[in-house]
Amino acid sequence: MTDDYLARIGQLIRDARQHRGWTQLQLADALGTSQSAVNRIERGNQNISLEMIARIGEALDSEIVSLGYAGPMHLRVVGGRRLSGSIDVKTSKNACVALLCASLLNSGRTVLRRVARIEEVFRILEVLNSIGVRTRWINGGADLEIQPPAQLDLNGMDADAARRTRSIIMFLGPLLHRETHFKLPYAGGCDLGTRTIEPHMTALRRFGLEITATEGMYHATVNRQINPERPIVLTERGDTATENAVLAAARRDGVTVIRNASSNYMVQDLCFFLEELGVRVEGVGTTTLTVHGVPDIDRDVDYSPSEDPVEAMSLIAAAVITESELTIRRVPVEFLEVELAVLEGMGLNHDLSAEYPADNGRTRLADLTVRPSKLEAPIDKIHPMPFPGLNIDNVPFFAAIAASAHGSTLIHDWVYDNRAIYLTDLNRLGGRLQLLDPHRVLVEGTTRWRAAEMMCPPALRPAVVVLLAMMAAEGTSVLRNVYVINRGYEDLAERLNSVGAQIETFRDI
Ligand SMILES: CC(=O)N[C@H]1[C@@H](OP(=O)(O)OP(=O)(O)OC[C@H]2O[C@@H](n3ccc(=O)[nH]c3=O)[C@H](O)[C@@H]2O)O[C@H](CO)[C@@H](O)[C@@H]1O
Ligand SMILES: C=C(OP(=O)(O)O)C(=O)O
Repeated sequence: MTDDYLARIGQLIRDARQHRGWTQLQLADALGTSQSAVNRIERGNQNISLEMIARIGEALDSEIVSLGYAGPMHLRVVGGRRLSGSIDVKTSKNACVALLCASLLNSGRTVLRRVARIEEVFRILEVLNSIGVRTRWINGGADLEIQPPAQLDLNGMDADAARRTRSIIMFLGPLLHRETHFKLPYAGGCDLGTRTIEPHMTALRRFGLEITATEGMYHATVNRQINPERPIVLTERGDTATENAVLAAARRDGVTVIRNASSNYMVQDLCFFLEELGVRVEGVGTTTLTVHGVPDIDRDVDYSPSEDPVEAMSLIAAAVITESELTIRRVPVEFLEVELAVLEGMGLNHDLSAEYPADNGRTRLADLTVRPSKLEAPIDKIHPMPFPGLNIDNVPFFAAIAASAHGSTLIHDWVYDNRAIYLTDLNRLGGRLQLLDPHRVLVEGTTRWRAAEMMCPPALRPAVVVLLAMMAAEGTSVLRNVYVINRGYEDLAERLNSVGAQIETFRDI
């Protein structure tokens, strides 16, 4: 950009900001940057990316600088490059969204440290803001401060934002303590086939919640006379279903036992957070949780969610597929033990550092160095199980890793109706994946990836897997409409570029 162009954009931003009646500091807070950076941008003294222009446009709700939002975001990938150096794992999408919902339990001020700046979080923040919860990014945009109002404005809910996430169903647990009648839009999220809310209702009915679903809305009523006097037995060991049960139990005046509970990472982070709120939870990490609820919670708390095992797995896959030596720092190893054991069995050359605690003081982290390896297909099929099995969201990465290994690997994604089907998109890039039925894929390795231009599959992990294959393919590939990736990964392209990838974001203007 020429200086003149920068000055003109800076002037447009200043006009839009003043039109909104904001100070430079307010805009800086909304962007998670400093006032001096906003000042430089407005004076045309700072190079500014299309992404930043788009974010400013969104923050100021201004047509003038909303140029970058004229269309969906795409990625242009120059592949065949080796990665090197080290990259940090960010905090997890799934813990962050659960904690945002959990902040509704607290009348006090909640601060969540190093929250992932991802679309899924942004959607939940939009929903929270629309019902009157004050949120702001603090400490240069690193941390998030949340302060619920005395009375929520549930009728003001931003239904469009709510429908774009699935996590909105975790409002049910906290809301049933605040309201006796309320509405929530149907949960959205990735297109992975049928995902009902019945496993949630198995738990929540026991707290007197009833739901009828009409015209895209769940209509909820709460009978406060009903309480789970006997243990709740979940029919599925679902992550968000467990979280909803725990959220509902947190403000019940009494002890709630939840059996067949998920012990997965996001549930653990939620329980650790609740302990900060004064809610004692016994059995964290096991399948029986005993929650000692507290009817009123009014505390100023500060909590650091842990690192994302699925992002860590994505980065491991990135190194394997591009045959690179890469150090992945802050890997939550306790949630990747089966994955690492399988990879070791396939012949992955890697090193693990000594373990150290995450900022929540509880989760075990380590740094993992992955080196180019001659991988062999595993003898047995790859299939997920609730924790401590192989993580359900990590299965797609094994499809891409299997494509780099000698021999054939059977991947059995029994969990989701649609997800295995999207993995066959890898065939457009030179993969040899045969769909045996909607849940099973036979992957033939090794693979000579080739560049292609394609649409993003409408599911987060398969979409990232396609991106990784593009990074391994010689030549230039284009991946169109990557909202689904941004839903779960913060600045993935930029961060991969920092370790040697060449990925450019662009939009149709
Ligand atoms: C915000 C969040 O935390 N999302 C995660 C959470 O979604 P979430 O908890 O919403 O997952 P669902 O409740 O949709 O469960 C996922 C699928 O697994 C099936 N199922 C699950 C457990 C079980 O014991 N038996 C069973 O059959 C469900 O029927 C469903 O088809 O868990 C999923 C499965 O780990 C992950 O993919 C999501 O990233
Ligand atoms: C399926 C996933 O997430 P969600 O529950 O948000 O759709 C995922 O993280 O892969």
